[in-house]
Amino acid sequence: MSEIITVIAPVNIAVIKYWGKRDEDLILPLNDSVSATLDTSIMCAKTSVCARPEFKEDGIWLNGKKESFYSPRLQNCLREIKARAAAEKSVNEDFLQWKVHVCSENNFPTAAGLASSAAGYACLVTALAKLYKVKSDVSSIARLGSGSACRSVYGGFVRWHAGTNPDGSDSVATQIADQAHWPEMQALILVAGDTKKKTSSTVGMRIAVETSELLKHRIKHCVPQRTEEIIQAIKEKDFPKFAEITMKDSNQFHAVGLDSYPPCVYMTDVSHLVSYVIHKYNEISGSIKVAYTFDAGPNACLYLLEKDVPQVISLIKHIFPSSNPDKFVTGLQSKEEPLSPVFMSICEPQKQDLIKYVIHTKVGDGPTEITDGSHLLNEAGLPKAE
Ligand SMILES: Nc1ncnc2c1ncn2[C@@H]1O[C@H](COP(=O)(O)OP(=O)(O)OP(=O)(O)O)[C@@H](O)[C@H]1O
Ligand SMILES: C[C@@](O)(CCOP(=O)(O)OP(=O)(O)O)CC(=O)O
Repeated sequence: MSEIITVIAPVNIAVIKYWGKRDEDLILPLNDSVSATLDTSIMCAKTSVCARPEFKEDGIWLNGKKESFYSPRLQNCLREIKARAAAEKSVNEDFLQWKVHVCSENNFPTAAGLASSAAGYACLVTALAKLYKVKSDVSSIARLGSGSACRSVYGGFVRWHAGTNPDGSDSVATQIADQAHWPEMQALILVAGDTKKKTSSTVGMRIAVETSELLKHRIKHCVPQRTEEIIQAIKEKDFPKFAEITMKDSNQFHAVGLDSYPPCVYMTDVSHLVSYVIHKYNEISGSIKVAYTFDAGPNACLYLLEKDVPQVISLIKHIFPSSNPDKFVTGLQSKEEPLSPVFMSICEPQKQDLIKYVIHTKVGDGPTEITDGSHLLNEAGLPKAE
């Protein structure tokens, strides 16, 4: 009988976006990307795994529902972890034959553009690596689940190297700086919609690769320089530079969406209003204090320094009134401060609930094993909730 392993893993939000694959099966990207990993105490995936000789088949329960294990992405992750364990001779042959049970939960909406697949696959692969006692870097295995998941294998600021090898062996994530390097860096996720998106990232990028001229230009002439510059800005803790590159890269990624044929539109009027407000706020402040970035959905992720959070929360609350003001900001304890008239004049208050809620979080660590026994599987290896 094997023990139950439980791991929690973070989401990450890219500041240099991954958009476009050179190999769809191996999930190999056309460009490097850079992200910050966000604190697991606020948003995380939690996954328990175990392997037993009596299990008839591999099984996965996701957010309380049994799902099929026969998705190519899940199969690839499990197969590669086992292959690594066999190569490292970390467990015996019998153990590798046993079937596995996986139970996972996200403490935030799944498939809503909040990077659930990144946290989910990083969590699964880290838990399996611990189960099979794999010691080497598993970012290239998490990548097989969802590209952006490879960056959630590390904390702090992370780079995913596109790599050039056809087998993907050099398409791995590395840490640029750990979570303690820039402790003032925080994030506000403005949730404008948390329902499933119209075009998945996988399909959106396929259309972009097939049709967008701008994507070719971006990959060749923009991303390489931006990647070096933002890494430098992170190392030097140069917030204005970090923020400017972050916003430009998000804008270019969404421009690629529009340049795709048919176009992929992820930002909404609310997203564009957020971007307008942040530019005005920075202009009035006399320096860049906040960066926005948008993934394949309408939600904004604002990166900003801790000292500026109270004013920015007041600004968001002023422009985007909520019908449930007490529960509007979740996550870290946040203060507010009175908003001066000059900031109030940026934009009139909008109709209620255009922003549904805000998640206040910060840069955090990578995946961690949970040792307090709070597994999602019971002694029999079945979901506790069942
Ligand atoms: N905890 C988890 N464990 C395993 N797989 C997960 C987990 N959470 C999400 N997934 C997988 O990821 C899929 C959702 O990925 P999708 O890319 O559609 O959404 P997202 O990650 O929230 O959005 P985005 O990638 O645009 O930020 C789920 O359908 C599921 O297959
Ligand atoms: C816009 C993005 O969030 C795209 C993420 O795409 P996914 O990693 O979800 O795509 P697949 O590899 O097809 O699973 C940008 C980013 O995170 O870099």
